Amino acid sequence: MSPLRQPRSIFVLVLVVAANAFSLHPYPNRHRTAIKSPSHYNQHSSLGRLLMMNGGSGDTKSKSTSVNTSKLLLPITAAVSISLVTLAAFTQHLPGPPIDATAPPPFLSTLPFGVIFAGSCEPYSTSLVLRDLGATLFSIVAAAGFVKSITYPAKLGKLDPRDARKLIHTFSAPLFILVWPLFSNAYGARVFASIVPLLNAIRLFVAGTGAESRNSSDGVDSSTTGSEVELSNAISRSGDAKEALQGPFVYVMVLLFSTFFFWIDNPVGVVSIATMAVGDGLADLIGRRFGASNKWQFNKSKSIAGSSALVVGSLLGSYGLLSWLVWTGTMDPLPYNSFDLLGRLLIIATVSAAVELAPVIDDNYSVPITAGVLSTLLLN
Ligand SMILES: Nc1ccn([C@@H]2O[C@H](COP(=O)(O)OP(=O)(O)OP(=O)(O)O)[C@@H](O)[C@H]2O)c(=O)n1
Ligand SMILES: C/C(=C\CO)CCC[C@H](C)CCC[C@H](C)CCCC(C)C
Repeated sequence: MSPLRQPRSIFVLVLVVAANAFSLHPYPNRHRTAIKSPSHYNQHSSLGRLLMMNGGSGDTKSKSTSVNTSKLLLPITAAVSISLVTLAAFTQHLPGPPIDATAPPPFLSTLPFGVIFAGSCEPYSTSLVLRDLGATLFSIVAAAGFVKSITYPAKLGKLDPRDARKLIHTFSAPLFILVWPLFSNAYGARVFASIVPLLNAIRLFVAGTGAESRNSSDGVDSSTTGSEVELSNAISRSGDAKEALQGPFVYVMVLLFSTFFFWIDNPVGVVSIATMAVGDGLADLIGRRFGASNKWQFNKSKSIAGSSALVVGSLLGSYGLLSWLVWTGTMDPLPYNSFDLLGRLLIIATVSAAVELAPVIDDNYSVPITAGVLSTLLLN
């Protein structure tokens, strides 16, 4: 692998993002308001879904045209991303496995501050490309299936929407890391894996901007009743679909960033993801159930039960996921014994829990950033 070729890997990802952004651009931001509460789901169980109300006033014909096109948005962007990355790997524009396993990842050489690092790689063989393509397709389907397994009971009124949101929050990122061993040891595998959060970011964009139609109750087009509508209902607290563009969007962007830049080369990504997903998710799920009587004095909306769940969830999530990656041979063992590692992870989890209590900072940013900075200091 010539060092000259390495920046092309970044170039390919930029192309993919640009292609996605281009195809998203034409859609208007049609706001919707959903009446949201568990009882609301029940009230409308005869319809079998939530009512969604369109704030826009466009005519039915233009809505139908937009809706029909928007149905294609996700498949088209998926096809473009997957094809481009696969083509890049086949044509050796993505790096294959390292020749010297101890060499720093060549991706570092593509960063402005990492010019001095340059790894050498074997070609990205056909079997490795097919393996990474298969792992990507499997992860995309598994992600859709997992999200559906939670949004569907929420839609039927069998699951509290707040719990639905937090269950997706707690489990989707760890499940994603659990499938990382399916990917090859090619350096370019991270680009394939990054497609999974990228497509979910687009899905949230579609859900949050209303690019996919509401259900048929508004008389638009019953064939367009969308999983994105179901998704935005399940993950928004207030019922405003635009909430998909807030916490959930940040969540998948953290996943995208960590996958692309840290992947299996650096535990920082795994620890940040586990703290954001398992820790912060359990803080809500446990805190709302067991925290009513033990609120913090200085922040009455958070509890000792919730913060304890964040510490325990982050600690066990980080340790469990790192152990899984090491055990499967996906990640190199860390240079610490279990006791030492648990001690370091405990510090990261405790400080992250303290930062989560800050009332002014959005925990979707503050928790993974804190965990990322601390694990850079303590685990490298
Ligand atoms: N340390 C914590 C964190 C959360 N909670 C519980 O979880 C609820 C939601 O907390 P939080 O995640 O901060 O709420 P939001 O920021 O609104 O939700 P999100 O993170 O999903 O945006 C709180 O009201 C509280 O009942 C808690 O008890 N202790
Ligand atoms: C509701 C969320 C956060 C709120 O704080 C998280 C939204 C998550 C996305 C809708 C789905 C993310 C899927 C993952 C990128 C991939 C999971 C793959 C796995 C194999 C199931």
